[in-house]
Amino acid sequence: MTAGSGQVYVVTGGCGFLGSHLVRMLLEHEKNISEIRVFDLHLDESLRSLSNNRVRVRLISGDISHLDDVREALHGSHLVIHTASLVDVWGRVPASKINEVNVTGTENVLQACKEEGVQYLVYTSSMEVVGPNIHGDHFYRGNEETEYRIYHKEPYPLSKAKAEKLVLEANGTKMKGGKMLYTCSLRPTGIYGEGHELMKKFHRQGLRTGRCMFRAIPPAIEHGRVYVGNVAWMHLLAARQLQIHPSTLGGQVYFCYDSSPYKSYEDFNMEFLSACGFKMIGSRPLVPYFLLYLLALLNTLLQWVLHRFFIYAPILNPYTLAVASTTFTVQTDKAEKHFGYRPLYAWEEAKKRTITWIKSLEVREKDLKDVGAKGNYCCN
Ligand SMILES: NC(=O)c1ccc[n+]([C@@H]2O[C@H](COP(=O)([O-])OP(=O)(O)OC[C@H]3O[C@@H](n4cnc5c(N)ncnc54)[C@H](O)[C@@H]3O)[C@@H](O)[C@H]2O)c1
Ligand SMILES: CC(C)[C@@H](O)CC[C@@H](C)[C@H]1CC[C@H]2[C@@H]3[C@H](O)C=C4C[C@@H](O)CC[C@]4(C)[C@H]3CC[C@]12C
Repeated sequence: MTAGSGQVYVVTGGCGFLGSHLVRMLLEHEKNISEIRVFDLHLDESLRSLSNNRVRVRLISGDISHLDDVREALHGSHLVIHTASLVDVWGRVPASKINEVNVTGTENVLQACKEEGVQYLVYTSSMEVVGPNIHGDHFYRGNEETEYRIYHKEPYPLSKAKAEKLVLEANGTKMKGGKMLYTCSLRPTGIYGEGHELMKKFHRQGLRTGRCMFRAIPPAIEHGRVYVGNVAWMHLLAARQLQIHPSTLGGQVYFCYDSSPYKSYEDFNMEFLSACGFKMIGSRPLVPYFLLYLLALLNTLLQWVLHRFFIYAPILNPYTLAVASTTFTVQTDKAEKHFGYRPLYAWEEAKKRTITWIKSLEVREKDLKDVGAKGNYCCN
């Protein structure tokens, strides 16, 4: 296939953790495309060099909350994978901003699809549109049909739930020229893998405490995790099959899953960190839950007191503690049944890739330290 004869895909948020893996996945495994438009507020120029003689990677700087930017990016495209989102459960950005990006941004993508005649939209939703709720109701190896007391108060899960509802309601919308808009929504659980910002934070924290991690959550609390490469693979397959079987996938939601083991959030992270010399202190939480909750409340108070001077957004707050302390795991094969999804990466491969990446962080940290030390020496 010569460049230019294939389809044009748009990946919103394509420079992000998931988005950048998705761009690479499309380049490697999707033969029907000639251009990938990477639409993002913060461009990663390194993606531009991924272009090859078959597929052009075109970086487009824009704000998803500005309809004109989105309309321009979608003009002439065939399909959109919409991953752009403000992922914040730490109070880094105001609720209004989260809503503007995650909900209004999604409205803009839908509006631009209808105006530009883009027929296919795959939305990156989240497990959080379901839960866990802050009442501590466990979701134990549930699936897309499992009944659950959904209760959202926090801006992020609220925004993802609203956006997903808009996407699903838009499925079947008639467009100009008699074309129809087809949409589906993918719900990853906690994504891990190369480039995961939160893992970087845990790693840095652990380095500061002599590679010791201190258990805060009971090991019996399972938290669903899925490898970023498999999430990207599922998006690619959903995009491909939505075009072939729109009546099957249109208007459907799919949890993203693979063979990653069911473990507590902390023990799962230790699958990688222990290979880098880290150890978990405590076979059960080192402090009682009420003390953790008081600490979380203190963090919220400090965030409020300091917000005029700088953004204080520690990992632990009442919401993240509630989420971490509530089992949320999925067990489903809906994506396999509907569009033949099977994980591209087995657990051992996903684990190996993630460990290799974390070890590369250590090399980088050491190099930075060495440069710092030399720098200090030169300045003396
Ligand atoms: N990370 C997870 O564990 C996880 C789990 C479930 C679902 N998700 C979903 O996956 C998607 C990607 O998440 P991620 O972890 O890669 O986050 P990320 O922050 O790494 O990527 C999000 C991207 O969106 C871009 N973006 C933000 N605001 C924008 C705006 N106004 N206009 C254009 N682009 C904008 C960012 O620059 C970034 O590149 C999100 O929709 C998120 O809700 C993530
Ligand atoms: C400090 C300890 C209590 C530590 O164990 C806290 C972990 C906590 C920060 C994470 C536990 C579960 C995570 C969330 C989950 O993986 C799913 C998510 C959905 C996704 O769309 C966005 C990220 C997140 C909300 C994720 C955030 C970190 C946790 C709350």
